Amino acid sequence: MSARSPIDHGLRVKLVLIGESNVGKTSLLRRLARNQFIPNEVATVGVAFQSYVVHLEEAPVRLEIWDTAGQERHRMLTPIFFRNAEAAVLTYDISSQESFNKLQFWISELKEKSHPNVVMALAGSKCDLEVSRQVQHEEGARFAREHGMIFMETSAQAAMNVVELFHAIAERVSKNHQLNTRGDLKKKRSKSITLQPPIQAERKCYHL
Ligand SMILES: Nc1nc2c(ncn2[C@@H]2O[C@H](COP(=O)(O)OP(=O)(O)OP(=O)(O)O)[C@@H](O)[C@H]2O)c(=O)[nH]1
Repeated sequence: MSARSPIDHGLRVKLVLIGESNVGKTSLLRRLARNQFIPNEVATVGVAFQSYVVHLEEAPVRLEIWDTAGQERHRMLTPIFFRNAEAAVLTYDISSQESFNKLQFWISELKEKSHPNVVMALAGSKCDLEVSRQVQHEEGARFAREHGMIFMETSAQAAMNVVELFHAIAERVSKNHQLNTRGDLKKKRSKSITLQPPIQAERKCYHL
């Protein structure tokens, strides 16, 4: 089944978690899926998978979340998992300027391999570490604006903005899906016009 094919009722969406090692990707996912936080989370090797359902008013959205390894020695394979991803959470750590500086690299990798209309969100993680902050909120917000991303500062430790972030992604994907469905319908209708007698087709009366 493709990333955007409907499940029984609702959508099934492939989402990838991306970013440097130690920024807190696994912790975000653990907080989201199990409402837990482990102070010394072990580094991801390869990828881990977890699904999570967001119950929107219109229909449920099942996020199939792939947590990729940030460590350089474990990430040779990770771009393979970007394939056909319909959503992505790029994560940096607000207490690490270096993790923020690497975002451009991760965006390029993602855009090369994911779905063309991938919904991107930017998570400025560990926002409980205000005393060690190196990246200002406005810097994160500006980067997100420039790249059309959803933006939230999050804390897996303090359970801040974690559910909200994934909820916002599900809403945006769902909205895009609705727009595409309407677009497909329009295309279908205009196709039926091309099957009309030639005189109509010659007039190129395709706009409905
Ligand atoms: N203070 C604080 N620490 C956090 C938070 N999220 C994660 N950490 C800690 O940061 C470290 C790295 O977290 P991980 O979730 O393993 O990071 P990761 O991005 O998955 O790392 P890789 O698997 O190597 O890619 C762990 O010690 C976590 O406990 C947070 O919100 N606040």
